[in-house]
Amino acid sequence: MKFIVKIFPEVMMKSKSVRQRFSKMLQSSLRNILRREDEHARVILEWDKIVVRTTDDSDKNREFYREVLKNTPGIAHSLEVHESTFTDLDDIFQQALPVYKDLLAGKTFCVRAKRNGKHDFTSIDLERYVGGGLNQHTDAAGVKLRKPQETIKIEVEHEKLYLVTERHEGLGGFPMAGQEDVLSLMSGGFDSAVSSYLTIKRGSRTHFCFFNLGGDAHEIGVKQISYFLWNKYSSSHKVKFVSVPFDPVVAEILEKVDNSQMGVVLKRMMMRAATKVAERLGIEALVTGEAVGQVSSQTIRNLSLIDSVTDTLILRPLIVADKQDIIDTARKIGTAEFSETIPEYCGVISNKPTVKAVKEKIEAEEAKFDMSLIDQVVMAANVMDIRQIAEEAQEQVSDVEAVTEIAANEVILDIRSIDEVEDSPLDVDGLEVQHMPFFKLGNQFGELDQDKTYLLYCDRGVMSKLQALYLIEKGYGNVKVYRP
Ligand SMILES: Nc1ncnc2c1ncn2[C@@H]1O[C@H](COP(=O)(O)OP(=O)(O)OP(=O)(O)O)[C@@H](O)[C@H]1O
Repeated sequence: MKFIVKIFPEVMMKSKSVRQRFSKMLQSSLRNILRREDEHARVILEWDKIVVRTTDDSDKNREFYREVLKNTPGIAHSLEVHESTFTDLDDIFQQALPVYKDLLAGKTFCVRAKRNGKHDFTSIDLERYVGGGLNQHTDAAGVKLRKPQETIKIEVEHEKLYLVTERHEGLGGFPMAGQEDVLSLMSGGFDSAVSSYLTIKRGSRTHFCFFNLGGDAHEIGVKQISYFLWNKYSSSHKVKFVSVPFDPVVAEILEKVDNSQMGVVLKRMMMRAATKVAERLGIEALVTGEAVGQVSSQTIRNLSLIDSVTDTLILRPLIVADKQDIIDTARKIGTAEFSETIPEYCGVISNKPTVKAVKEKIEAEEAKFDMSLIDQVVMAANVMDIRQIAEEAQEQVSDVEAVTEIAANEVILDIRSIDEVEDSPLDVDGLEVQHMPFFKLGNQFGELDQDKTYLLYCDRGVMSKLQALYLIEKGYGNVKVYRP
């Protein structure tokens, strides 16, 4: 199995040394991720592309490679190729026919060939011969050189023949660690998840900082979404997840600060604490999901007052984005379902929040605030390697590993999304498997028969553990995890 990975054009436009450095970063990111699952993965850097190969041709492995190549930053697109040897032009046509027959039915097409090495035909001969043959022997609607519906790509390299079978669009952006590290402030909402995705895509190793306002259930929710983002888009590099116990700060604000000023003051306190966390980790920029005008604390005046408490750069990737566009992106990248399950945990929602905070007034309110609390909560912060999220969940939830261990009153509950279930249904030796996608558990788990114990199932066992923790936290004792 072979994939040709085209590096994002913005990387290719850089000077030779930067281009080489970024290309090597992409090569090593891909190697890191692919080798974790497939020891046969080979990732070879050529000047304008990366060639990825493996000897494990199973469907499962092919799907894994496709997912990695679609979700790793720095890739423009990747081509999946069918690799073989050939004897002459007719042999190439005979091999191409079964590969493209179904694809061409009813469509206009053209053949584009690239050739390298000594052959007794040119690439134009190849295009004509194979194009003519496919036109005659398939149900194609004809050859069309300009704007055809399908372009068949064939490469001949010495004695090797490569038939491109599929093209997968990549994320674009820069390879991971191509830019400096950032600390993303994660509330679990739509905005902070999308802004974190954008900094990941741009090549910044994105660490997560969470201010806990809503107890353990809030923390589990934010851990799930952070872990999901890291695992899907940046798992080539280790990052930190920092959880700061922010309830003492909220309590102090509620007690000392005028109601209308609380929103802006809370955000200023978050920026002060985040600055200290970033300093501790040697990170030079913060990231938030703020967008002009979205809520009262996000007017230009208020954002500017929030900015002024720190010298650390605050990146706001969504600053002029519309809410609907943000939600659409969240859906596309897979974070929307998580964000929907996380309630707004804000302990300081004002009745009449100010949209035009006045510096002097804010400072007068903050003068009543015990600033040593910021140092205290930062000191008390829990800084963990994001991979520990999976390990920690493992320790707190009991596993059921084999069908033989399943008791009579236990039911397997498949919590994968509908698409995943349709692609690979879970079939367990005659046992009943119920399905409830993870994003419905929060609201609908209580509607299930509570005399039964539910064994949550997902592909890798991480989400099922975190969801089990979440349900246990909500007071359900009848939850375990099924890991066949
Ligand atoms: N509890 C929190 N922990 C960490 N960061 C937070 C927290 N609450 C808010 N933030 C940061 O502040 C930004 C603005 O939050 P706010 O709640 O005002 O707006 P929002 O539009 O609801 O954002 P989001 O959709 O990300 O929750 C968030 O995008 C996030 O970066």
